[in-house]
Amino acid sequence: MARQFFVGGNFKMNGSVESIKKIISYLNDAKLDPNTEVVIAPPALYLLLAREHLKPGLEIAAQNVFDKPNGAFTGEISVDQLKDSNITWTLLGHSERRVILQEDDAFVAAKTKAALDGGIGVILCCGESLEQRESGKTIEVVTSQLKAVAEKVKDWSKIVIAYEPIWAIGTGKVASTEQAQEVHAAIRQWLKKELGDKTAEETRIIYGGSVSEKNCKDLSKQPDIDGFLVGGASLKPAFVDIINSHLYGEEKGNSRL
Ligand SMILES: O=C(CO)COP(=O)(O)O
Repeated sequence: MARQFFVGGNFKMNGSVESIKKIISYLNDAKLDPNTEVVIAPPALYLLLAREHLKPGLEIAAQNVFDKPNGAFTGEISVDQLKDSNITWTLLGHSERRVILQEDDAFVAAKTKAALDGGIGVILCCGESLEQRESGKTIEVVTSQLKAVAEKVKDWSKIVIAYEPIWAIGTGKVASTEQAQEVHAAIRQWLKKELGDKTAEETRIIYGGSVSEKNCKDLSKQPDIDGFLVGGASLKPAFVDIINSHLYGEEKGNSRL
């Protein structure tokens, strides 16, 4: 069975009440591929606003969640609070948090487990730095990031893996289709070995890093690329073209128009 295409929009620390309402009304009115799962991740402050305005069927992700239940954790947001606000997904392990806020693999894994235990889906980000790529360590780095989660979580049915090479994020340097496909295929091989055939076949592996309306179509045709995690372009009308990119993915046998 074909995996459902998945496109996430990571707004990062961008937007205002006005601009987020505008993006949402653009999405609400756009003709979107009905077979693509669409999830937007506005900053925490705007999650409720987004849920109030975004039409049903389009989902919302937090950009982060804490691994502890409600309590004395200033500045954090709990899994229960996301559920209470009808937020069904969270990003975790984004490189900006791993690098700037020094979140390590164990913390990302603990948060992933907490989110899944509470019924929140996880867009689990992984990816290598330029230095790691140039020293041939890409697959090793990415699989060790995933392994930390696999040690705590056996059921990956509510995880979407986002492969985001750090050197391609916000740089305009998109990974080539071959580079992206190679890592996605290696992740799928790893899933097969560690978690079995079913998890390998069913887990969506999406690509992030300078995805645009120009490069998304070729990337979407790759057999192991099941969607995108979009940063900058998710704030622009181009996001709709990216959501619809898979309509052109005939080579995978998934053309639906
Ligand atoms: O980090 C990203 C999505 O999480 C990618 O960001 P850009 O699309 O702006 O490169």
